[in-house]
Amino acid sequence: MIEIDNVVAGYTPEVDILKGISLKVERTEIVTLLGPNGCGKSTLLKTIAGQLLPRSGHVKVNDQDRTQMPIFRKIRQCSLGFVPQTENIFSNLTVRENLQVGGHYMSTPDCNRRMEELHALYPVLGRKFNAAASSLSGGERQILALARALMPSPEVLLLDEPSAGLSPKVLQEVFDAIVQVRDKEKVTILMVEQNAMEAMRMSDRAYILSMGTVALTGTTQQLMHDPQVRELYLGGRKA
Ligand SMILES: Nc1ncnc2c1ncn2[C@@H]1O[C@H](COP(=O)(O)OP(=O)(O)OP(=O)(O)O)[C@@H](O)[C@H]1O
Repeated sequence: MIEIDNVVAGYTPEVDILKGISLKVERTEIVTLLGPNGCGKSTLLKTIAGQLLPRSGHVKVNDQDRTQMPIFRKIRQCSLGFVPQTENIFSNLTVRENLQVGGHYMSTPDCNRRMEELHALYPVLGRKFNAAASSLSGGERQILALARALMPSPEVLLLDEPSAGLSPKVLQEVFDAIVQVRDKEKVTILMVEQNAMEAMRMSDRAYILSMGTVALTGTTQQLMHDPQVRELYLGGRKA
């Protein structure tokens, strides 16, 4: 579970990028953050992950106040996984080595067991276990990035644009992989997406941000059928 209360954050002392954002993601929900370029979606994920510490407000993960906990402690202590938008795999390592990096706090037997579980969840990883990550397709790379974050079995996962640069068919495969991990491993997921309609279809709820604040929120069914949302954020597309 993630709970954000009135969070203000920014990169320089003069400018607030997040201007008092509150949101909640219940256990095992998939919630998507949408909104125009530069409205603060990635900044919000970084603030929850602890890469950027808030100036004020509260960040709770699994009912514990973790507002001032930096990312390296949060990943280890709070059962939280974070897949950033870029540089989310090590291209010069193999698939196996990438997964081992994700499991570097684990004992070798636990790490090996977890890699086998993830092969069962995502067979492509088993098939390409000893291949260089640089040889993977765009969709396979995103699945590897997801699996790397899943190595320590986090309860909460933050995903920044998992479909970036993917074709519609591959995008659907990556979204299916995300739904699968929620269904099979009961992970709570907060995700930033640009492919708004496709992301809404696989999410339970969404928050639409505008200039560092929450402009709209609701179930994806409500939002997809709202004429104003369709016009402003979904390019006029039908649900
Ligand atoms: N490291 C940084 N240092 C300074 N400003 C930054 C930094 N990262 C982002 N910003 C600024 O913060 C604002 C919000 O950026 P952010 O990446 O959170 O937006 P976004 O909604 O995720 O956009 P996009 O959809 O384009 O990825 C932008 O004005 C951006 O220029």
